[in-house]
Amino acid sequence: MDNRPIGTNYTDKGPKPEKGRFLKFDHIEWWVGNAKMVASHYCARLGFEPMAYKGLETGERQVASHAVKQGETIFVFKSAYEPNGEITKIMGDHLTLHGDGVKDVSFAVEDLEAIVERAKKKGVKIVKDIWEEEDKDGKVRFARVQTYGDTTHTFVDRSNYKGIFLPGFGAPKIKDCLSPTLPEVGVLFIDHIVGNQPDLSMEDAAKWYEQNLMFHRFWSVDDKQITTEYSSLRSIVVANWEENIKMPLNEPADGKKKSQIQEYIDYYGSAGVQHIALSKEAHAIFTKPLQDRPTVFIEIIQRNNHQGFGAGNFKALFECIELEQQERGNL
Ligand SMILES: O=C(O)C(=O)Cc1ccc(O)cc1
Ligand SMILES: [Fe+2]
Repeated sequence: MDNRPIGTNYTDKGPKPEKGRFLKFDHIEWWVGNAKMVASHYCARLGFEPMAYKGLETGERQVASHAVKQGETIFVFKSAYEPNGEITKIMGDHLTLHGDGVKDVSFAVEDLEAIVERAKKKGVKIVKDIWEEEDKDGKVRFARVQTYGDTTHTFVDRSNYKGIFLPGFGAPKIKDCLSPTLPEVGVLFIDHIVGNQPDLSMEDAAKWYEQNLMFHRFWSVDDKQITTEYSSLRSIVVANWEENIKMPLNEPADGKKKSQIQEYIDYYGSAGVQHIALSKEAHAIFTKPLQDRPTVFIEIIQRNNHQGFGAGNFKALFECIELEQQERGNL
């Protein structure tokens, strides 16, 4: 496979932020139609294990949360309970507009105050100011901000917590009799999370991370560098100072036919998370979209002393998605 480096690597990370540190991806929150069943699917098909549960049996009346884990990667699937609840309306509207999808990407942070104070000064939309949750295993502090589309980022300070996941969560509810019998997939951690942006909004999305979270440009590629017979794309990867959190941002560039990024936007109804790449010791594998809409999917990736994004991988995936896009009548 052609894996020559392409695109632009940036060497200037800018000044190290004086205060506040992004430690790693914490977990991914998905809003879905049937959280219990989606969680079970990720266990049976993608090597996750049931991790924790919050719902009616633990005293939570409004939202069911099923957390599953593989290595360091945690996905939490949520669905609303009450037919006429306030949260049900919010989650229901989200579901109608977007289908199943990623609502929130959370980061474990150090010095939450400094990060939130800086975000406020810069004019970031604060969805929920600093709050605390507590149970017998300790205390966790959070804050939530708005990023692209309806997607949010939650900052999590879990330095004073030793429970299984988060306060209020109990033992997992789903029991998967299949998973102990399945081979280890060996997924370790989240390598990158990609956000698709409507045309001409990628640059602003990248600036949002640079200006508000003090991330820097790590790599970028333009529509002349990544192109297939039918279309092309532009992408900017932003990263935290330590470069263990990478957030590529794509935007469509139509060629002869419709870009796959545009297909995503058309079906998600706005900017949103396109794929989550999980790092493991095997070759790159891409799942198909995991719901009926051609929106979010998962990438399993191996890195051999190369932290960038290679031409071969990128183009192979790009072409593979175009074939399916054609079958859907969307190319
Ligand atoms: O290099 C990677 O990790 C990619 O994931 C490349 C990529 C990103 C977006 C696409 O629509 C197609 C391919
Ligand atoms: Fe990727």
